[in-house]
Amino acid sequence: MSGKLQIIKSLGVFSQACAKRLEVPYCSRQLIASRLLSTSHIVYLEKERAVAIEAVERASRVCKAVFKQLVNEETLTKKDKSPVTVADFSAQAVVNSVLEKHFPNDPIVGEEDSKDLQGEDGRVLRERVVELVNTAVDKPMSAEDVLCAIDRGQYEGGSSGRHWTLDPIDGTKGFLRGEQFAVCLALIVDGQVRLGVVGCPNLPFDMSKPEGDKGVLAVAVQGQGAFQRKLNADSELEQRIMVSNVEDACNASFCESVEAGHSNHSDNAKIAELLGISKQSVRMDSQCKYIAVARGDADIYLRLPVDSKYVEKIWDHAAGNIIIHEAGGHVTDINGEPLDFSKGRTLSANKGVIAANSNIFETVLAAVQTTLANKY
Ligand SMILES: Nc1ncnc2c1ncn2[C@@H]1O[C@H](COP(=O)(O)OS(=O)(=O)O)[C@@H](OP(=O)(O)O)[C@H]1O
Ligand SMILES: [Mg+2]
Repeated sequence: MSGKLQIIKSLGVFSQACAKRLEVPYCSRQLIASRLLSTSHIVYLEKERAVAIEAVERASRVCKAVFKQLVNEETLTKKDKSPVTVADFSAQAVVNSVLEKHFPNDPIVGEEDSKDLQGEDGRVLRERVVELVNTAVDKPMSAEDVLCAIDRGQYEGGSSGRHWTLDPIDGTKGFLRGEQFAVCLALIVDGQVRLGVVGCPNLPFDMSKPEGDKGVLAVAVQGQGAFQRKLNADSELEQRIMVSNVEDACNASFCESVEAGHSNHSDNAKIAELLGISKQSVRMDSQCKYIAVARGDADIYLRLPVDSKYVEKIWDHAAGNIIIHEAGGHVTDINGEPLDFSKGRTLSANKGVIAANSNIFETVLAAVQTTLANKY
């Protein structure tokens, strides 16, 4: 089949799939199709999108089950790190085994490895993880299968070929507090993020109704826009999400990490002052911050370095990064450079993260640079 014919066939399938899923008018689908045709890099990824959603939904269910059980047992305390460990390992095993089933040749850069589950020392934790994983997969998995699945996440990443990156529980502190956390999965091809899925089990679906339904799944494929749907719901209906259209930075709201050890709160406050922002910052754990900006709940995300040594991990940013871009926003580091996902497991070419809608991005970047002036 010629390249052109292949593209046209793909777009036909794309339109049908989109029509069912997105409920967008035909003219909008034509617009999306013409946008794809006009780019030299055709990105389709329909199967990858569906598989990534399935994997994130299964892992999110596991995390919620762990949290519920521990709250019921009243064993969850702030100092007790074990629940998050069990959920972390189990979620990574579940996502990696779903990916292996559909894309056996794709390597994975995952946050966890199976070291702590090995041998007699790891027996109790291992048994708990194996039991949990088997509640979420179709085919029974032995302890060995589970450890193997977790260790599929040891890939070193890089600039060529395709690989996935997974944070099985991003915002572990938020998870422990019963607040925001996220299961984050992205596909990177030749160093570029092409697909991102973020499951946010505790995020209100509609921020104007904070007590309403909770559980959001945000998804974006390069060139196809960003969408949200209800996490683990019967309906697969998706809504397009867009960043806010705030034009004056002084009217913006910004979000930042809850943990001052992950993002410099005092520098953030100075930048807010410089921009004339009077709204209180929204503190939120995990890549839910990217989703908040992508759907216009907040206008700016600042993650300023706390020290010169910390290097950000790709799994903490890949999925959120593409979702913001596809929602019409911008993401760079504090030097205005795009996040570079081609360097391996870390963002070694970058320092810090800034995300905002396109109207105010340059103003925010200038304020960041004035405030940090050669600090990093
Ligand atoms: N020093 C430092 N600087 C920047 N980032 C760091 C630092 N230390 C850790 N981490 C990473 O922060 C991830 C969680 O980020 P959050 O923005 O969600 O922070 S928080 O949940 O509010 O604490 C967290 O991800 P998880 O471990 O998956 O929770 C870490 O990878
Ligand atoms: Mg993380």
